[in-house]
Amino acid sequence: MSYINSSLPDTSDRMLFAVPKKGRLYDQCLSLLADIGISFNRKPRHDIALVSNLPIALVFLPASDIATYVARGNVDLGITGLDIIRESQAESEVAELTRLGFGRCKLQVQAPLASPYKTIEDLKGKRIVTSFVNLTIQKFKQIERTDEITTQVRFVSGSVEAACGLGLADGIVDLVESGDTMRAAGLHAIDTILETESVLITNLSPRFPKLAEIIRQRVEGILTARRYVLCQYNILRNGLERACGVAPGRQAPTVTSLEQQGWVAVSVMVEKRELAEKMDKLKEIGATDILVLEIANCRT
Ligand SMILES: Nc1ncnc2c1ncn2[C@@H]1O[C@H](COP(=O)(O)OP(=O)(O)OP(=O)(O)O)[C@@H](O)[C@H]1O
Ligand SMILES: O=P(O)(O)OC[C@H]1O[C@H](OP(=O)(O)OP(=O)(O)O)[C@H](O)[C@@H]1O
Ligand SMILES: [Mg+2]
Repeated sequence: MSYINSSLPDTSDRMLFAVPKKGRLYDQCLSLLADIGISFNRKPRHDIALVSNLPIALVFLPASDIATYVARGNVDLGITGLDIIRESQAESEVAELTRLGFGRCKLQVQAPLASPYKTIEDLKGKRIVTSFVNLTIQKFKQIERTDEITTQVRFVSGSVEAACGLGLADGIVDLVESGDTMRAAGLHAIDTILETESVLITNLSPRFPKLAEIIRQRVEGILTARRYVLCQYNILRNGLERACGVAPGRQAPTVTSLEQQGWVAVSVMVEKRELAEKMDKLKEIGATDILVLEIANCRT
C-alpha cells in the first residue's frame, strides 16, 4: 500500500521512468532524455518530475536502487548498470530493452601492489570490502567451491579504494574504468568479476508496454545516430560494386543516377569509427566528392 502525499504531483496515469539522481550516469542520462525528446521541469529537491510532452513521470533515484524498483514494479522503466541488476539479484525480474553504450567499466578484485596477494586465490579467507557484497560472495563461493566461504566480505557505500590503506581490508572489489582511482590508491586488479554498461530496463509486466516500446525505439534511434554518419559520394557505375563492398551500409546504399552519363551518386550509413579508413578506400577506387554528414536522429 502506498500513502499519497498531497504535495506530490499526481502520477497515477503516467509511466514511471527511473533515472539516476547523481553520480557517473547522471549527465549521460540527462543528455539521452533530451535527445529522445523528453521535456521536463524538475524543481529543486524534488525527485519526481512530470514530463510535459508524454504521459511519463521521471523518478530520480540512486542508481544502485533502480533495478529493485523496476523488478518490484514500483516503477515501470529505468536506466541503471548491469552490475547493479546483478548485485540486486533482479536479472530474472527485469527485461533488458537496450544497452546504452555508456557507464562502461569492470567490476574487479583489487589488492595493494605492495602486498603478497597476486591472484584471487591468495585472498581466500582474507578481508574484502566492497559495495557489491552479493557478487563478491558469489565469486568467492566459486573460488572456495563451497556455500560457506571463509572470506569475510564487508559492505561500504563508497570510496571503496580507501579500505586497504586504512586497514579495513586486505583486498577490495570495485568498479574500474580508466584505472586512475585504483592506481592512485596503490592497488592493482587481480581478477575481473564482470564487465558492465548502462541498460534501459523494464518490469516484466509493464503497465504501459506501448509507451515503453516508443521510448526503446527513440533510444535506439539516438544511439544509432550517434554511432553512424551519412557518407555521400559520386562514382562511375562500373566502380559501384567495389564501392558497395567497401561501405555496404546498415541495409544497403541508396544509389541515384547523376545527370552526367555513367555516373551515380551513393548515400550510405557508415560507422564513425571506420569512417576515415572507408573514405581512403572509396577515394582509391575512384569515388569523388565524398561528403560526410552528421545524423541528428533516426528510426531504424
Ligand atoms: N568510473 C565509472 N565509469 C563508468 N561507469 C561507472 C563508473 N563508476 C560507476 N559507474 C556505473 O555507474 C553506476 C552508478 O555508480 P555511481 O558511482 O554513479 O553511483 P554512486 O556511487 O551512487 O554515486 P556517487 O559515486 O556520486 O556517490 C555503477 O553501478 C556503474 O554501472
Ligand atoms: O577507474 P576510474 O576511471 O578511476 O573509475 C573508477 C571509480 O569510479 C567510481 O567511483 P566514484 O567516482 O563513483 O566514487 P565512489 O567510489 O565514491 O562511488 C568507482 O567506484 C571507482 O572508484
Ligand atoms: Mg560511485
